[in-house]
Amino acid sequence: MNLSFLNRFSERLVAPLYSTTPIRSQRTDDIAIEGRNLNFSFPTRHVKAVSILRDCSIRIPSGQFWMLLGPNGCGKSTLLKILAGLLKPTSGTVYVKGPKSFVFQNPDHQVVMPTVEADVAFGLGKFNLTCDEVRSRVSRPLHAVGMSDYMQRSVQTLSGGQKQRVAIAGALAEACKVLLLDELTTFLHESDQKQGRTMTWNKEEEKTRTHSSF
Ligand SMILES: Nc1ncnc2c1ncn2[C@@H]1O[C@H](COP(=O)(O)OP(=O)(O)OP(=O)(O)O)[C@@H](O)[C@H]1O
Repeated sequence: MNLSFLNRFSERLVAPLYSTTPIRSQRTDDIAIEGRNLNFSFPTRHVKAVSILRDCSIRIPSGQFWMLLGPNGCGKSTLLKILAGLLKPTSGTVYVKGPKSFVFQNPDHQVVMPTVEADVAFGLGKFNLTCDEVRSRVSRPLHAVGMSDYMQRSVQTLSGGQKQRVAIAGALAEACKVLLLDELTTFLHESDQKQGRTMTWNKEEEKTRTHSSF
């Protein structure tokens, strides 16, 4: 994979709209993602292995929004899945700051519970939270992705873009430090992609700050 495809969005796109504090300055040693000399191949019926990633290295500091661009089949999803821990590289090392969340290209692979509210709450089962805490952890990300009015809706009745928003809300509810989004452009409308809303959780203030908008 040619990493010249890797572009960082301009700071302007991730400037906070509602943040009460300025974006903290970036320390070069505060790394969110680091992959070194990653190789990945798939075994096939005809040849022993087809190489997808060859000696691929990537380093992304915390607090930034990056996009992987490249032609179909060049290995973007494969690299994301390796970073998410869903695939094991054939060789190389990976570090991703946790907790991390991954949103699949197809939200049908991720949105599994009967209602929107239950789906966003699904990942919170691993935390020891009270009912009130769960309610609050569910409602804030749903508000951030513009889906507050759909809490009781059956997920089967949602459009592809709405399901994608619910999947993103579920990832945000888990207060992830790194959010890996595969093909955010598949279902979301162009204007929604451009105004992507990201949320950060401030443990000390017990507050969610919203940066830009979905
Ligand atoms: N399970 C698999 N077995 C064999 N080959 C696979 C498998 N999954 C992906 N590939 C191949 O690996 C290559 C990279 O796939 P990947 O999904 O990472 O590409 P991509 O850059 O995300 O493509 P797109 O932009 O079309 O989503 C492709 O040639 C694909 O056919």
